[in-house]
Amino acid sequence: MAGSRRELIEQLRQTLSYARGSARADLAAAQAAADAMRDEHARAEREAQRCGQRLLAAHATRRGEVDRQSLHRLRAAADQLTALAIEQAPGAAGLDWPHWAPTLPARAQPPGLYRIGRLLARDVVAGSEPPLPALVAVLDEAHLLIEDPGHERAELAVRAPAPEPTTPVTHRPTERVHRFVGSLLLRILGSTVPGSVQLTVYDPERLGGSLAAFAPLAQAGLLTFVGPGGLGDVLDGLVEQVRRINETVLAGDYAALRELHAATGRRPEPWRIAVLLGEGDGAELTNAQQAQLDRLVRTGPACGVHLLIAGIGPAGEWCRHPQLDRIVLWGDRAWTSLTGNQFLVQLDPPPSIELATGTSRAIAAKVLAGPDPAVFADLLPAKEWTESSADRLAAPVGAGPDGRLVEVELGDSPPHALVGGPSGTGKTNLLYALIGSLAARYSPDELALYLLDFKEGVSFARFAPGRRDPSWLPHVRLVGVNVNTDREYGLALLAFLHQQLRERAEAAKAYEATKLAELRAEDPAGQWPRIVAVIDEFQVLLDGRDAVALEAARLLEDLARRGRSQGIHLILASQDLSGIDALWGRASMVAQFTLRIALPKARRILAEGNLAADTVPRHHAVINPDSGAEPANRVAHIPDAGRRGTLDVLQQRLWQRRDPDAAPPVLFDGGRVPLLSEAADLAALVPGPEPSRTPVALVGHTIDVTGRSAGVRLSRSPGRNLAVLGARAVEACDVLATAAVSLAAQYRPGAVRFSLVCLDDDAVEAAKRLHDELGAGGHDVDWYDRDGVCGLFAATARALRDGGDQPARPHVLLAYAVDAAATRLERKDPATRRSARDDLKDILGRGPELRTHLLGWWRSVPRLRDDLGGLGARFDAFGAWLALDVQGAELAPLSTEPGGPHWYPRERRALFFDRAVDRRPRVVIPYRTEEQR
Ligand SMILES: Nc1ncnc2c1ncn2[C@@H]1O[C@H](COP(=O)(O)OP(=O)(O)OP(=O)(O)O)[C@@H](O)[C@H]1O
Repeated sequence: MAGSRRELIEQLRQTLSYARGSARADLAAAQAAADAMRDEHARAEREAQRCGQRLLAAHATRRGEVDRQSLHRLRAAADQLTALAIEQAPGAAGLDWPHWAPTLPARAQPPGLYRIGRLLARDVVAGSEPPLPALVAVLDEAHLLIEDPGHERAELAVRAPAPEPTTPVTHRPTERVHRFVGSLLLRILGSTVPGSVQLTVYDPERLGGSLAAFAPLAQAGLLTFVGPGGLGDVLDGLVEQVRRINETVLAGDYAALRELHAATGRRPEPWRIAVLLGEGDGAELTNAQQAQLDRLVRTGPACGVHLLIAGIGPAGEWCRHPQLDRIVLWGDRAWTSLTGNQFLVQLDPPPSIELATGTSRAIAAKVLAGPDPAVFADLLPAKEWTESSADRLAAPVGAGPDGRLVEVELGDSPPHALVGGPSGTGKTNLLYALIGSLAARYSPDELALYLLDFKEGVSFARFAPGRRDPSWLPHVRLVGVNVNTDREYGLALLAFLHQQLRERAEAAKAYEATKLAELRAEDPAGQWPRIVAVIDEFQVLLDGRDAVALEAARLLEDLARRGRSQGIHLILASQDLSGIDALWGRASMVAQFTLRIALPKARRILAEGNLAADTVPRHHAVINPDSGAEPANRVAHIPDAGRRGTLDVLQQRLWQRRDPDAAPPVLFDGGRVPLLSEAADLAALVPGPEPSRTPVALVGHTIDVTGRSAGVRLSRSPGRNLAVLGARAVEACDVLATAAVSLAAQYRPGAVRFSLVCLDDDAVEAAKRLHDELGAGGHDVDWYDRDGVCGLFAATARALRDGGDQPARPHVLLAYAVDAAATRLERKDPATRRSARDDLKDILGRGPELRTHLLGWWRSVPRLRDDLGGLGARFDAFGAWLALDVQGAELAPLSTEPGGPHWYPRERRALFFDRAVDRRPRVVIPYRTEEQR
């Protein structure tokens, strides 16, 4: 038993010992875990601390960044605002006084704002805010009510709550108010065109003493001081101005002068500023004056009438009008109703008295001296090619005595213009100014110009591409210069315009339109620009009683009557219109030319009794859209538009803008002989398929608006020969060379045979040159002289007889001075009893059907007649002829007109007639061919 107890105890001890050991181990483990936890905790704490510091650092960095960014943004915004503010108050409206000088606004630029100081934001630490200019609006915008409650200390103003914009108190204007008004007036006067601002100062207290610096303006009528008791008159006078401007200037078309200015670029009325400095007793205004003041506050700015008010009372309804801005001064700071409670204004120090006096003096002197003469740039619009010509064309040509632009208008009324002025008075210059002014406003889709100058000189040539200047005015479709002897060219232009008139009338009929604006509206895809034809020295065209003059007058009359509704306008200019019977004799035509432009000393262009042209100074013109009736006179100074850097620069600019497919104008220069090598019609000739092709022999340049060549078609019909008539050898040789060279261009070498026969020593050189040129081109060409002529004719006639009806290879006989061999040609061959003349007649008669054509030169018509059979001979063998120095009457036998065509020979001009196509002969210019070789 005892043993089992001992065992039991032993067991228990062991168990206890085991348990103790186990507990100790657990304890140790727990302590180790606790230590580890503590370490972990300590580490976590340290980490947390580090994180916190990092976070703080990151936060600080980020915040710094944000601060920097917002400061940057703030500065950028402030810079933008400053730039905007400078833009709004440009030049003298915003410059600091130390750097201040008057500046002129750009033409048509509306008035901006005026700097009075800089803005102080209330909740920004003083000094850290960017210096934004504080601006106020006056002209075309607002009136100002200026108060000075009398607080002297600026700090007070910064700390004090902003004054509430309640009904203002009427304070007697202090020195500060006067200085403020003076500064503002100087900015306004210095940034507007001299004379465009008129001041009225009502200052019963100091009688204008404090604004005495502006007194020089009074000499120029720009300043009026009004004495005590004058307030009512001032208000009544301004109310009357507003009424007049509304009624007669704005006239229901515009709501305000500002609008009119924006739409037309004109500012027909000055700004009127009334400075009303009251006595501050609050009892100055009667009820009637209150009512007038109320009217002016409401309606003044639209009419350019503005009030700067201080110390006028009692304060009534007018004080609360939104067009009246309030400015309350404290020391050197101010509160304004524009900037509100968030900002105060640190006022600029006032300018020196000398600056104000000097500026006023300069403005007065400028106004008394009159406006600057207009310059060409003044005629140009702000944006080129933006106007529509659907209803009319309108463009300024100069500036009136008041400096405002004077416009010329063409449309339904007035439709056409007469321009007159003796030589040297500036007619050409006026036309340049008008053309430039129109071309800058209207694109070539809106305006097409046809320019013709009958006098010697090249005045309109500048509008076409030239050797030195390849540019042209894109509106110009045709330029004719030196047309003095080529009246036919003028006629051709009128005929062309007449054709345009017909086309437009037909289109208008199809669309049931009665005028151009309607046609354009109905046919928006159509090309219907207004057409303006300018004809300088047009009287040349109407000179005499010949067919050209009669036809020209008929076409002019029709164009003048019907052109108005089809958008075709004529501008006719002349040195002296007084003696143009063909014009004045047609009352209905003259009546259409209601726009009259008279240069100094122009006669008869204005209505009888209207003597303005006699007194208008040099470089001026009287523009009169009412047929010259005196009340419609407008005198304009015309800028120099011919000088370098004016019209030429505009032309370059517009040329760069032209449609790349636009063709240059057709140029006709009557003073220049065209070269065959430059003829487009020659360049277009190429060898054609044989034998179907009918070749054409060119003979000269037509005096026509197309600028094409005239030619004879050498078909296989009777009479397809050409006779060149007259004694001028050089021109005759040129005509034959032109014909030969152009024919040669239509054949491959060998496909045609040329036979040259030259019987005049003077022509040998030219004929030889042609012979060599044809030969050099690979063509078959033979040379015959006096001894060979009969043989050639005989052989050719024989070939025609023997060849049957089948045409052989084309054969062109070029016969120079055929008549020089008269005796030889006459001589009959005893064997055959035929003469060379008989052979010649055979060639002329049968040749064309068998493709043998004779292009021959006879030095007179009787000699040709002799060769054709003498007296009574028929000229049918020559279906085409070209006459050089041959009088019209001598051409009677060749002409369809009884007594012959009306033609007086002139140098380098020929009368050409092709029975197959012409109704009557046309004038051509024989090409110069010498440069050919
Ligand atoms: N408004 C102007 N301003 C400055 N110069 C001008 C003005 N008008 C004309 N002139 C100059 O006067 C001269 C004559 O002008 P212009 O050629 O226009 O006269 P015109 O009447 O056409 O004379 P003409 O009929 O003899 O050609 C030119 O040298 C021209 O530059």
